[in-house]
Order: sequence, then C-alpha cells, then structure tokens
Amino acid sequence: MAKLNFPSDFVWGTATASYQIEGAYQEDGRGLSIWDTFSHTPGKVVNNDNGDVACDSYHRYEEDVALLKKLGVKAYRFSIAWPRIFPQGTGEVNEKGLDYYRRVVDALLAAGIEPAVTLYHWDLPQALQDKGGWANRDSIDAFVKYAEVIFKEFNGKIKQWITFNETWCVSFLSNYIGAHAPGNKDLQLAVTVAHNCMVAHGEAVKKFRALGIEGQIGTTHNLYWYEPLTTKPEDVEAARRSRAYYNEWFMEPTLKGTYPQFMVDWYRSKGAEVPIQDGDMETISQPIDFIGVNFYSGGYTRYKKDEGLFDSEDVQVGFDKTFMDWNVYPDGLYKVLSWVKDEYGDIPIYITENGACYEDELAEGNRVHDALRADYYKKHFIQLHRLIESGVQLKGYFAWSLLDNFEWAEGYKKRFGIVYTNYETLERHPKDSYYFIQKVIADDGLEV
Ligand SMILES: CO[C@H](O)c1c[n+]2c([nH]1)[C@H](O)[C@@H](O)[C@H](O)[C@H]2CO
Repeated sequence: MAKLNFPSDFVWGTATASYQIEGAYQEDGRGLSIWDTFSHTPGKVVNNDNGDVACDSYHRYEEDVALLKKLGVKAYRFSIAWPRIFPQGTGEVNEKGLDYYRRVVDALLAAGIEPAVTLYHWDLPQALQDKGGWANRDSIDAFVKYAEVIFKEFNGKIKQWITFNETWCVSFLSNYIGAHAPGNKDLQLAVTVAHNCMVAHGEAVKKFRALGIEGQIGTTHNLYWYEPLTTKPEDVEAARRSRAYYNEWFMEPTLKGTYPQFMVDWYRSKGAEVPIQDGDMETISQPIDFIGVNFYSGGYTRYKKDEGLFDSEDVQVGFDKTFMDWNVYPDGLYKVLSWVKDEYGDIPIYITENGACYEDELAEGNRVHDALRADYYKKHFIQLHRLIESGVQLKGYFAWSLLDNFEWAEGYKKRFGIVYTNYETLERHPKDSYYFIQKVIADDGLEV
C-alpha cells in the first residue's frame, strides 16, 4: 500500500444548491422561481416531484452544519436563492430571506467552515422569466443588483464567490434540450442565454472589484472529456465539436474573451448567431481568481451524418455506469484538467462538483453501504493527486453532494449524497462514503 498525500492547504468540501435542499418554498416572503413553475407542471419531473420541502434545510441547516463539522471539511459550497432576496427579481430586498443566509453563514463560521457561495444555481425568479428571463438583457442588470446586495451583506464573511453554476445547463440543457426549467427547445435562444449569462458573470465580477469585496471570485463550468472513437478525421472532428459544446464554448469566452470560431461557424450553419454587443467580450473575460470545474463523466464520440446537433453520436463502450447511466471515467478528470492547464494556463482550479448517483438502501442501524460511491470517490481522488503532482493548480475539491436532494428533472429517486436523506422523516444518515471521505480528510490523503 502507498499513501497519497495532499497539500495541507488543499480545500476539501462538499456542495449543495438552494432549490435542491432548502424546501420552505413559500416561507418568509420567498418568491417563486422557474423551478417551482417547472416542477409544478405535470410531467416535467419524474414522479412529479418538486422542491416544496426537499431536505427542509431551511429549517434543518444546523443539522447540515453539524454533519459538515463531523466530516472535517474546510469549506461548504451552497447557493443563495435569488427569489428569497428579491421575490420579484428586482425591487425591495426581502430581509427575512437575507436573515436565513445570515444564520447559515454564521453557523458555518462558528463551526470553522468557510462558506463558498454560488450566486446563481438555476432558481431564477419567475417574475424575471415572465419578462424573457436570461434571453432579456435586462436580467443582466437585475443579476448585478442582486449580487451587489449579497456582496455587501456578507463582505468579510464569505470569501469564495462563484457567480454562476454551469452556464451550459442554464442555456443548452434548459433552452435547447429543454430538460430543465424553463424547458425551451430553441438553439438561438440557448446561444443568446449562454451569452447573456456570461455577460452577467463579467458584470458581477466588475461590481465585486469596484466594491473592493474581500476574497476570491470565479465561476463554475461543467466540463466533459470526449475522445474520438477512432483516428478517422471525421471522428476526430466530431469529438472536437462534442468537447467544445460543453467546454470551449464557455471556457474560451470566460478566460480568453473569444468564442471558438469553428463553433461560431457551426452554430451559424444551424441558424444561430451570438448576439455580441460592444464591450461584451471584454466584460465576460474580466480577470477571475479561480475557475470552478464540475466533472462527472465523458466518453467516446464518432461521426454520424445528420445525427443530433453535431453530426455525431456518443459511444458508450468499456465504462462502468452510475445510476444516472453516466460513464465512470476518472481518467477523464485528469485529461480535462490537464487540458485546462494547457489551454488556459495556471489559473487556480477548484473542482466545485464531482460525485456519483447509485441506488442506496437504508440498512440496519441506519447505515448505507454505498461501496460503489466510495469507490467512485477513491478513483477520482487518485486523479486529484495525479493532477497536483503534474503541476495543475488544483486548490480544492467539493463532493457532490452532502445530502441526497432534489435531482432536478430526475426528482428524488436519484441519490448523489454522501449522507442519506430519509424523505419521510427528513432525518440524515451518513453513508459509508461519508466515512471514507472523513478519513481522507483526517489523513490528508489516502492509501492505495
Ligand atoms: C450534467 O452534469 C453536470 O456536470 C452536473 C451534475 N450535477 C450538476 N451538474 C448540478 O450542478 C447539480 O445541481 C446536480 O445535482 C449534479 C448531479 O446531477
């Protein structure tokens, strides 16, 4: 056995998001979000599940903080629900909404845990969606006003700020594929939403700098690693488009201030143009302090004429699968972050999400023997160590997720937590994977 040691300042954490854990969807003045509308629309979410109660973290956040403290994490990534702060998206601040996050932040700090806050994790106020949502550039200004309130309120308490979670999900998953709220299926709309969200990110960074807010600010993109199934040029090009669909389309504007031209041309050939206005690319590529990467999977791609958006199809060969039918691809984590370093230089990286969904059962003594999930984490932790050894500026890792929670359109059947949520009693029960991670954190490394 060998011991893989991690730097003593490596930040171990876990992650959640407001709509997925809080519940209390109409409490203390919270306004409706697009996810309340979407989940309350029959047929949109498996089982017609919704986030009305979720894990009830709005009332049980102290239990969550106690679990985090026992786990030994240095940081906890969670998101703030814009509709709790501005129930109508803009206008009057809802003090009771702010009070909730004051309680959460103070409880974390009292437990010696750094809050890492995502400003936007998909729960757009419905009132803004009614005016076009992210397709309407007015939402950019509304986002900056919301961000400014949070920056000023928590300056000095929150020191790690993430503007957006996964602009690909906000744009393409939600407005082209249509699987997430608001559920549109229009390529031009998706391209416009992606652009406006990235401008909103840049404007928030400018506000953060102008206000002199303490700490570091970045954004989180979900990256995948797809390789060509063969060395045939058409497969190589198809895999290049698959990767760029998730990766370059978002990373290049954010870190270089340009869109990848081959993809601009490809989307143009499909009838979609990027609605760039003067100054937008400079705004989007405002210097940031770190990039957040969510990594779960990847695979192989091959050319298939007229198939999908990119004349391509994914080929699922040779991988174990999670309960989401995603490939278990730890080497893909090494490859994609090595690509980030090669393409974008030594920008500090936090893995802001990584984890796995498996079917969990509560066993005797409220234990959950999720050996597959613990093994998933072990395999990916080995890649973290490999990346650090290779010189990648990998500064931290947030396991997704602390709790089983509302898994968007998949509802509650799909469990990602290292803690089991009993949705009848709302009790929390640490799984074996929780104890595995607890030991890695305590030992500053793992035996392999
Ligand atoms: C589509 O894969 C993405 O990288 C991704 C996976 N996940 C996410 N993004 C979201 O950020 C979380 O809210 C999800 O709960 C989590 C698990 O599905």
